[in-house]
Amino acid sequence: MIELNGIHFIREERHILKDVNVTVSPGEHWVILGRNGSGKTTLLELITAYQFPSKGKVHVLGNTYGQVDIREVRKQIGYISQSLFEKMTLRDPVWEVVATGEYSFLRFYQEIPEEVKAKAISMLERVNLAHVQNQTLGTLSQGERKKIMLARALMQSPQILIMDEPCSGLDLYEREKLLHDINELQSQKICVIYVTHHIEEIMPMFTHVLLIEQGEVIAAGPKHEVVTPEHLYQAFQVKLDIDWHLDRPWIKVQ
Ligand SMILES: Nc1ncnc2c1ncn2[C@@H]1O[C@H](COP(=O)(O)OP(=O)(O)OP(=O)(O)O)[C@@H](O)[C@H]1O
Repeated sequence: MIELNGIHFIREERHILKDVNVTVSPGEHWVILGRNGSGKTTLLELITAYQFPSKGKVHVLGNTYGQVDIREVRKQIGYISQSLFEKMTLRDPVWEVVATGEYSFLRFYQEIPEEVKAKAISMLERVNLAHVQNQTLGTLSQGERKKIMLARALMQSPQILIMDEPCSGLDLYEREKLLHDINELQSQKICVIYVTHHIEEIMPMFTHVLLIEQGEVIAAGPKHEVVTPEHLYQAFQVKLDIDWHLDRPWIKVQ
């Protein structure tokens, strides 16, 4: 699905990513975990071709970046991030915000086909938010807004869904509800890449973890092999114990 080979990313004399190698195979769902500024978002931007490596090759869905029309590949990638949300118009009705996902538009300036509206409402039903379809985006809670972005990203039935810290700013209740919805994605044919710095957000659906610190991969592979006190100490410089409960890791700081 995704292959990063010998990736280096250098900007303004800063070596932001150093020799990153990772292969994401079909059926896997990955969490990218690391401290602030470790290079997580940069990795996502390389996968979505919003940035290009200084050295190395990026292959996504059988395409090699630099040799393909990026716009065609991007149609198969859903991307949820705070910066995308900030481009949405708060006074637009919720169903319309979701419907724009069909074409990757930010807003509609023409009539929206009935079937696209119906599809948007069915996406809202999937995240249990059909009842807010006629409210404006600005009237929703933070948790509801994040779910709207999830529904919007699913409009195009992407093969890869990338989420950059989707739970940031949510209270415990809202976070758990959103994580529940994300975990439900495991029943679909979609590869999820999830960026966070919160270890307990590694939900049961996630099979693999990539741990990064200062642009270097500390460990990458099956989650139980990567999420260990030793690796987390290398990444976060905090001594901790890990309890796996219902296939989810919970940390206790020593
Ligand atoms: N174009 C650029 N020019 C210079 N520095 C950059 C550029 N892009 C990213 N950086 C730097 O690279 C580092 C990694 O940034 P990145 O946004 O990937 O980190 P992150 O792990 O996503 O952090 P956070 O968890 O805080 O969002 C940061 O120190 C950032 O300032």
